[in-house]
Amino acid sequence: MPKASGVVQIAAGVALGAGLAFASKYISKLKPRKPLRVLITGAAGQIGYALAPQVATGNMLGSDQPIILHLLDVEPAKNSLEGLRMELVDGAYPLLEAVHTFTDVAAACKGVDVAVMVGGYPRKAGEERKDVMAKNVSIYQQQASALEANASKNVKVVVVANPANTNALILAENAPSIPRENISCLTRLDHNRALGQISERTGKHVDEVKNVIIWGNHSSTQYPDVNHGTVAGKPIRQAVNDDAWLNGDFITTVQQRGAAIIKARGLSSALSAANAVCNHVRDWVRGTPSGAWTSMGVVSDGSYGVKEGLVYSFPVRCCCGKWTVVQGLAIDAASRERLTATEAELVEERDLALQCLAERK
Ligand SMILES: NC(=O)C1=CN([C@@H]2O[C@H](COP(=O)(O)OP(=O)(O)OC[C@H]3O[C@@H](n4cnc5c(N)ncnc54)[C@H](O)[C@@H]3O)[C@@H](O)[C@H]2O)C=CC1
Ligand SMILES: O=C([O-])CC(=O)C(=O)O
Repeated sequence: MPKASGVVQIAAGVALGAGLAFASKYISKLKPRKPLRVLITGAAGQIGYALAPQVATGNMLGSDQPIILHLLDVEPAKNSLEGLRMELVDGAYPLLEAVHTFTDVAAACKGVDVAVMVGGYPRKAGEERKDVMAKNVSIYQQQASALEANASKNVKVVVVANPANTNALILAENAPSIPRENISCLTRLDHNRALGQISERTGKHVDEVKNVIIWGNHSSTQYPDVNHGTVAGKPIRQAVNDDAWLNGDFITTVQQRGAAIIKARGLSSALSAANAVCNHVRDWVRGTPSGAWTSMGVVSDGSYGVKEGLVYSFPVRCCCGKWTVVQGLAIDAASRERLTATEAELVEERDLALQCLAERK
């Protein structure tokens, strides 16, 4: 090696070393992130058991975000909740600053930044999600006021328990001081199911499937729409090349996947639901990837002609902690019919929920 170039290399090495030392000194002086409080209701249940460790590992809020978990369940589930707490402590998760368990909802909601509302009763084989309506909507009516009174004023809420859209609507109506845009329900599981089906059918990695949409209710009337999606950059319809399947079995498979899992496991989906909750909150808080959208159940502002105030799943983009409905997508006649059918079911559910609540008074 010529002498001059050796000197240059040594000088560059010294400069790099000094730079790294400065950077690491600077980084260590940066203020560590303040922990965020995440509430999981129904935490002693099966989704809770799958979700809590995912939150603790950073799958929901990122690998740089410390977490304090608030786990709520009913009094009879107290021991099971304590077992989960012990396991979380034993997990020695670097991001987990503390785990608190509660059977009192007001205490559980104190200061929470993210509220994942899983508490409720799952349907059994042969039931529709609205069959658990009477039991579950009254929980959401009661828990709304506890959240409103105790959570952080910017709390982001995602309702998972079924009927998820209608529980979220009841929560929104009974917590008027929580901004409407901060209340959502989970349809990301349906969105992910649609991605999975297209990936299996085309043999392309699921990462290459983009921009499917779940419209409407998290129920068997939901509309999984592929008309604006792509696989490895190609329109889904072109990549799949089988409209009969896309307009038929694909849609019913996604609509009925929850029931198929209950039939196969004897229990409803928990692992995939927990993963979808993390995806939903992560995209909401940290933003959807550039060029992509996701599906979220949100309070309708009338976009695409959907009745205002219903909690309806739309294609949304998220940035800086806020979602916006993707506007201007062309809706053909067949899709319009499906958008309207699922909207009609949500109106029917809303009326049934209000009737159940009135009868309980
Ligand atoms: N939106 C979605 O994509 C999905 C929704 N679900 C729904 O999520 C809910 C939970 O499902 P799993 O965890 O499988 O049920 P699970 O029965 O295993 O757990 C539910 C938990 O909620 C608790 N609970 C009941 N009332 C409560 C209350 N007032 N406050 C706090 N906790 C309460 C129960 O004690 C139980 O521990 C069900 O309604 C299910 O249908 C399930 C999968 C996907
Ligand atoms: O189907 C159910 O009852 C559970 C659920 O919501 C799902 O897996 O999508």
